[in-house]
Amino acid sequence: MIAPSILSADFARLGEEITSVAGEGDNRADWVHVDVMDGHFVPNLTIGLPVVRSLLTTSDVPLDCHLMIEDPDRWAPGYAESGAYNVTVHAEAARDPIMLAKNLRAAGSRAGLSVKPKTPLEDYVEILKHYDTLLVMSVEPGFGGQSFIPEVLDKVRTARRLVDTGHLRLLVEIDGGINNDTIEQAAEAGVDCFVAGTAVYGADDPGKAVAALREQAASAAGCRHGAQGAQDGNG
Ligand SMILES: O=C(CO)[C@H](O)[C@H](O)COP(=O)(O)O
Ligand SMILES: [Fe+2]
Repeated sequence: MIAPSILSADFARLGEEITSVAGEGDNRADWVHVDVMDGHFVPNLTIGLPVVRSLLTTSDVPLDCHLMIEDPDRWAPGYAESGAYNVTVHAEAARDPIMLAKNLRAAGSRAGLSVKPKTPLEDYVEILKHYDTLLVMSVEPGFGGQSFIPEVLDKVRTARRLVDTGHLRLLVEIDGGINNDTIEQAAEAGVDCFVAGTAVYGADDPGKAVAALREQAASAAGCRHGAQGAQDGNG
């Protein structure tokens, strides 16, 4: 799955920018990723709930809201109530992540938990049993256009193993520095959903960029399955 991040889009034309990846066929995004930043949890400020509510009316592509905010326990359920498909909060910011996941699901969205590059996954494995998505940050949250941090792929591999062995039931999502040079290693590590800002909205044709990234990820993931099959004696 490909989730273009509108952080790299033209903020004066957000509706059109979403529509450009909301067509039919291969050029259609699976989700559109919306980065909400409060200037406190991260040193940058973007948009909040009123803008997200408007964006929800611009297309039928599900919105994936990534909340880089303090006190998500208080603010995140409002995004779910408004119709966001997936609402992700930061593990480092949530006070009661299990209750928060329950509140998000009760309000009608999927619940996502994100970890910054230096946050270990081990501390959150039990909590992740209450979540639908794990968002592994592959840059320090706050800005688009940064370089991919390959070390976070160990967390992707661990999460993939936990899902494949039935210990967790969630989608593994990655965010930061995903482009045609980095998507294959992320796919091989076991990512299900790839957020890409600069690589999609920096391209001449965002829809074509979505299709190209998806194809690259699918063929790299195919190689991973092939290698796994051979290891299991099925290949
Ligand atoms: O959460 C984010 C930054 O905090 C963005 O989603 C992310 O950086 C996407 O942009 P790019 O693909 O350009 O790295
Ligand atoms: Fe993000």
